[in-house]
Amino acid sequence: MAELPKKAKVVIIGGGVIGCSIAYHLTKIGWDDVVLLERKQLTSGTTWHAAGLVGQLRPSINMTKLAKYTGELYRGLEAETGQATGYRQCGSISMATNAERFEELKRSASMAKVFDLPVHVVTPQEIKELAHIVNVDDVVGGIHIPSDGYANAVDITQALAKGARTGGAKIFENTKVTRIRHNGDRITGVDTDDGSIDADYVVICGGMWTRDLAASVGVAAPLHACEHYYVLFEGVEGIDNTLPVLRDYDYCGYYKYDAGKLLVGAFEPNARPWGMDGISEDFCFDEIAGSFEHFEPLLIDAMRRVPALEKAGIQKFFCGPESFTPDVRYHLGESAELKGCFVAAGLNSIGLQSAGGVGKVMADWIRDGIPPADLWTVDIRRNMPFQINRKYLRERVTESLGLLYATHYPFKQYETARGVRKSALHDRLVAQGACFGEAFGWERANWYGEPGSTPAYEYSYGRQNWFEANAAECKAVREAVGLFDQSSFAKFRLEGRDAMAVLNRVCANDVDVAPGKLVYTQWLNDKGGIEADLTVTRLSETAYLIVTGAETEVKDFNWLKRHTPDDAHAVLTNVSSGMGVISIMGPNSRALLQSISPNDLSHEAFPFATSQEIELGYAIVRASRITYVGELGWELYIPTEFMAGVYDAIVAAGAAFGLKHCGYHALNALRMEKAYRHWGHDITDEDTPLEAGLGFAVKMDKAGGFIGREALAAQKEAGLKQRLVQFLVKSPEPMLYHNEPIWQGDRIAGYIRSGMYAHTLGGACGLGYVDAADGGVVGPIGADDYEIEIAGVRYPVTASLKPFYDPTNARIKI
Ligand SMILES: NCCCC(=O)O
Repeated sequence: MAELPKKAKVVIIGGGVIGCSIAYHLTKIGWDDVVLLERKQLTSGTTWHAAGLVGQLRPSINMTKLAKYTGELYRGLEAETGQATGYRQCGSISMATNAERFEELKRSASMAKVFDLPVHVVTPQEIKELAHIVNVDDVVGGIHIPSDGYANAVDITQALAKGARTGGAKIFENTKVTRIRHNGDRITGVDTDDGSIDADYVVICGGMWTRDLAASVGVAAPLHACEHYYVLFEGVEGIDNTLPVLRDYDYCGYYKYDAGKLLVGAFEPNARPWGMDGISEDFCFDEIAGSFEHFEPLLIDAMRRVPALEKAGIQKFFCGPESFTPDVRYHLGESAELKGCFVAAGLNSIGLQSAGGVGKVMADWIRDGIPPADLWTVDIRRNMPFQINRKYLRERVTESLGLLYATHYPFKQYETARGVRKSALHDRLVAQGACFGEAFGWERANWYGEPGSTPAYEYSYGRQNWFEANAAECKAVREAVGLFDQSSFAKFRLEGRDAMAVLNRVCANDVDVAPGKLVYTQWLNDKGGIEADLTVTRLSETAYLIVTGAETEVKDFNWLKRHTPDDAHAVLTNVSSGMGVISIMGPNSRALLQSISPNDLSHEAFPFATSQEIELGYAIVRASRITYVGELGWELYIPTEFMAGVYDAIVAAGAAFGLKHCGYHALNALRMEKAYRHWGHDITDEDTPLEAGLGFAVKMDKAGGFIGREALAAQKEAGLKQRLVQFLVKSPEPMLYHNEPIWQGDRIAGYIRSGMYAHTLGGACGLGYVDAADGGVVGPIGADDYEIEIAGVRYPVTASLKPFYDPTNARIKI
């Protein structure tokens, strides 16, 4: 056996399909100094028992793009490597047995057009023709994807490993990593039971072992194994290898032809977590006992869907562990905490169908230091440190597994592991009738029912039960005043004599402003892509308060930390937990706050985009005159222990001014009317501020420049190839959520990044980028140039580069 090298550029931990695909793709970009370490044998953890489905349509655009590339790769892999893969393009059918599910399938078929994946909406009769073993009595429709298929996961992994070896990578089996080494915040290599390897990059692809491996070096990679079941039936009449893969989402089941047999698997609600006390050291190609009683109801449903199973024999009842994550999205990329430490894990049972794309983007990410495209939905940096808590994980994954096949209703909330992070106002908001959603562990009021009630969501793709409550909240903010609890904001302080210089290099806007000024800015990468969207308040000559979204707390904190030179006199502190935030927004906000504060809140004494400490109730709070809803208003930053007292003072005074409690759904609707961008949707690391219409927040000529400046200068020179446009659907009925294609004549010009019903405008509103028909510079945008496709139907829209609501900002500056 070859000797373990002492040094490698990249060490990959884990020899499943993900690890082998990363090794393969690294060699494809010319990196051959790659070592892959597998504790036992290739595929022996999870990959070996993958059911083998190679589907391409996922709920999000980026996960679909990765799966689509995977399908393309597998089609040619056998020819390229000479290793059989068992790949067969048999197509797939997904069925709906109710109108809501059918709407979801039709919406995905529309989304698939954005990246040229042919998906056909089919009738029950057409399903029967394509798969005559299926009972379609209760089926209302479905989708057919002719380019889907299946493969043998072990063979695919061996083919990728062979391709990687051919490209120069070295693969060592029976070599266990005993320690990941680092020097402060930089990875340095690994220790194994066979010696040590120094490395510039370590990639953890350890499947269900990943949580513990990552945690050993302070990296949060939350995932937990669950039991996953399938049954192999033999003697099933009427099947052959032309049978498409079948997905019966409403009954949690999938069906795949498997060498003369039929494999039937399921993703049930109330899954059973596995490995609660750790995973045996000897685990290798192991099955687990599982519970036939647990799976039996799903089998009964399967026999109804495919009646031929009633006469077939069970050849194998299988149960094996697979890793699931809290949000059923996998973890990719470089950790925020440790430079050079990459993760690709938590594949939620779609590892085989994602592995090609995962390997490709990971290789590019390792080479370039930034993701090759917006991958935020699966970025490892979205995870919060608390999420590796085992009690949290065990409870949440009982739900995650079933969510794979559950209807992905808009605004759908998790039901497990709730109440993790609560604002100081939580109980008071409960009394006001708040309906909470969960975001990054935070319980946040999304909408309010009647005070004293306990409202709950009733989901659908149409107007949900909170539609009217949301309309009333939006109206209050536009006409009187609304109270939002925004305590989940992430808040950092940067202090020291170099704080200004450090921050001004990172911010595209100029933060060398007088103390008391607040600056809206983006942080950019070298390509000019937007890494963060936030406000920066100068508190004093040497101190700044930085406020960003809850979702990006870990990412943004570490972005600034990494861009603070070691010798800079600037200390960065995360003060999120120490401060709550109450936002008071609307034309009556000044009068309300003035009635309980001795400070002068007039426009002259307290202009827009300034911040002061004021007295409010018994407290001193930091009031910042800024808005995300497009009205006069203040965000109040309040030490946590003063939150309840300040809130009580505001609410006691509020009735006289028409104060209404408002939730995050109202915040979203209001910001959408005003076309305020949301990071992660409307602006991402692949969109620049110029494309996003945020050029006003970029100071190209400030002293010292800023990260991304050169890329923006080049883009300005060349002209914009895409522009962010606001759309209003002309009919008041349809609902926009996200991912809907934007048509210009007979071509797709872009897709909706975020959408919401805009009550003030009387229709659904969305934001999306459009490009030019010839791929060149985008010209003028005509109001009637576009249509938006929703579930297969095209709707006329009005397009605008300026916000539909208050385009002159008159309401903010009153
Ligand atoms: N491992 C099962 C994959 C399920 C699906 O593709 O629908």
